[in-house]
Amino acid sequence: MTGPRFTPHTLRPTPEQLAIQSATDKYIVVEANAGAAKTTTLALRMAESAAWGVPPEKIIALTYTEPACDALRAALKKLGVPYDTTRRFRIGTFEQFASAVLRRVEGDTPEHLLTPQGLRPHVLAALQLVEDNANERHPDRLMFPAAGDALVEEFLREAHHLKGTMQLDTDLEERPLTPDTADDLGRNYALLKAFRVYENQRRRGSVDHPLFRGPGDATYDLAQLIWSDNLERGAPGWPVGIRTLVLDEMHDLNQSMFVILDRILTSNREAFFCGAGDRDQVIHKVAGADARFMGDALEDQGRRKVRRCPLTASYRFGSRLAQGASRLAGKPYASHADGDTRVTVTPYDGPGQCEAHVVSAAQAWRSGKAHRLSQFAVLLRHPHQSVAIENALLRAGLPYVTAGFDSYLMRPEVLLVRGLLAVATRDFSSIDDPDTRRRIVEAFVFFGDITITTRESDRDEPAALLAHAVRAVTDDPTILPVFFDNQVLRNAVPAVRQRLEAAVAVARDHQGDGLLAALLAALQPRELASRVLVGAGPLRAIEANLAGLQRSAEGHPSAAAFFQSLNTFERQQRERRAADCLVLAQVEAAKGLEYEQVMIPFLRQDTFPDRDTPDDEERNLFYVAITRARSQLSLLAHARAPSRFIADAGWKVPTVTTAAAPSA
Ligand SMILES: Nc1ncnc2c1ncn2[C@@H]1O[C@H](COP(=O)(O)OP(=O)(O)OP(=O)(O)O)[C@@H](O)[C@H]1O
Repeated sequence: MTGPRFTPHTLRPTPEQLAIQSATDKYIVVEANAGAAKTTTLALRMAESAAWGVPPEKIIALTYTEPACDALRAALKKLGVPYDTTRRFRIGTFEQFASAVLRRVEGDTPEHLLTPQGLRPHVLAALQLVEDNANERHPDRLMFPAAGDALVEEFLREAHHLKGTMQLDTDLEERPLTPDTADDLGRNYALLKAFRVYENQRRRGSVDHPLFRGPGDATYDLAQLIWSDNLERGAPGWPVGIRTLVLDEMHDLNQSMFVILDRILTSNREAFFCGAGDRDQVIHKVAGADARFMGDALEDQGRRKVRRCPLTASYRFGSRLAQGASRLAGKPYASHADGDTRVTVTPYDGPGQCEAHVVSAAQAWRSGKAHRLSQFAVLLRHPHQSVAIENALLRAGLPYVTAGFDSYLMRPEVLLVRGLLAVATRDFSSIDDPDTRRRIVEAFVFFGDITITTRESDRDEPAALLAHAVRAVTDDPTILPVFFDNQVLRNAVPAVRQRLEAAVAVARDHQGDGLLAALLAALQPRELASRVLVGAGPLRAIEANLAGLQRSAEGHPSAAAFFQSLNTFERQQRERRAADCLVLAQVEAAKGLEYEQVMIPFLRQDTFPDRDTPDDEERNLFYVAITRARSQLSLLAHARAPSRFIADAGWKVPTVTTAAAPSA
């Protein structure tokens, strides 16, 4: 390629961008700050390649997450690349790429188990097999680091990391697994044993056609096939004749992804590669993300000559925000944005204040000339924080969409409570969306930990019986009470049955205030959930969601009134979704995206940074969050215990508790 052929409609590429757009080097890595036009420049490179006549199908773009794919499509649109061309580019995550290849290689698709709950029985079986192994050579070293659900959670975390790093495939390739080798890897011997057994069960002893796949497993399985030399050259589904390969969010590459990337490059010698990343945006270390894949790993001991191209300044936000990001990340940060970005820090000190700030800021934003609500994003560290915000938005009539999590009205524990209210008021029909009714029935089955039975149940698979029962109640909501009595209560163990019955009795008989507190006291959702959920994090989230629901129940005179108001909220939320909506997102889901105004509420020292996550990852997450803003960044900080990241960015929390104060 020489000299650019593609000219964008809406922006003028800088010399740095033009250099990357039309570079003739085979391998290019762009390492730049957030908002410094990495995605835009990769889009330019794709457009340039297409302008030279490369068929779009021969241009691949890979990313780590789906939001990053969306960001790339948005950048292509912004540059004026025709939709028909963008549609034909092969844009996807590594997991999507790997799934597509494996589907062709294997000829079918194994079951996908995407939640820890779904994986739990397989983990428990593997742990049991390790414990029961009479031939274990080192029984004295078989010590698991936890017990019960905490162990399942620990196992899944370890497995996620082992698959991302491929440590057992690379470091232990030639060595047996012993306590000494486990020590060398800095890992728990018993967990490594369990991982081997679990994988063996999952794979059914072969390299392909596994029993099931969990999150990230397609990437791992394809990487293993390649690593063990079991993927034939020219295998069906493998991309050939690729001319351009771009890679966004390169900082999130792990070993599995790198093995796949490496194979694409070695099997497509004609391909020009351009990757872009920012070391301060690594937020997936738990999956083995390692910025070294942007560096020497790609260079492959000098075999690949990699040109490193700079993009030095942010175009997204102005100098105030750039200064804060610079202090936070400890690196220089210039801005070339047209306007400056306002940064405000507003203190809050009590319940209800954050959500009130969000509502008044969103209303003010909406009333501004030419302001679209979809350009206003509220970014959350934890999904449970959405309960209070959603209630406030719904009351204020402000439409919103969620990203990275479901609306709280649709979370399983809230659906369980809604189902109990429906049983108590004998009014399931007021939930007019069949999909919600289906999810409520599934929540009964899930939290009740029951298996559906029928008189002829021997003949049918449990999954088929469940699907049939769910469909029956969804289609005819009047039969919910019968289903509840004959299936849920009858098949639940006594302790669960008693709690469910007691909760329905409270919902039926309670008068006046305190309905939900009394219902939850009878239901004991923590005990109920700990039978079926994995890990302390999800249990804490359930409690927080239900505490939020409890607050929203206040002031309703009866269970029926509260039930109706939840149904109305859901209806309103659905109807308004077609309109221009505010975005309520988890930070991870906003990565790679940008909004005119970004508001980050609940900035408390024990909440963001989260106590249970390594500090550097929390810092990177905060960096990702603040760098999504274009014209306005609004931070809502706890007045007495603000997140220390605010001070780290050089911003002050005003001592006044009511008014917003500009800072920086
Ligand atoms: N030459 C340019 N002139 C003006 N604006 C530009 C230019 N190049 C990019 N931009 C704009 O700068 C903003 C940030 O660009 P982009 O999203 O590509 O950054 P990024 O580095 O990928 O961000 P992140 O690190 O968050 O993924 C976008 O609004 C983009 O349209």
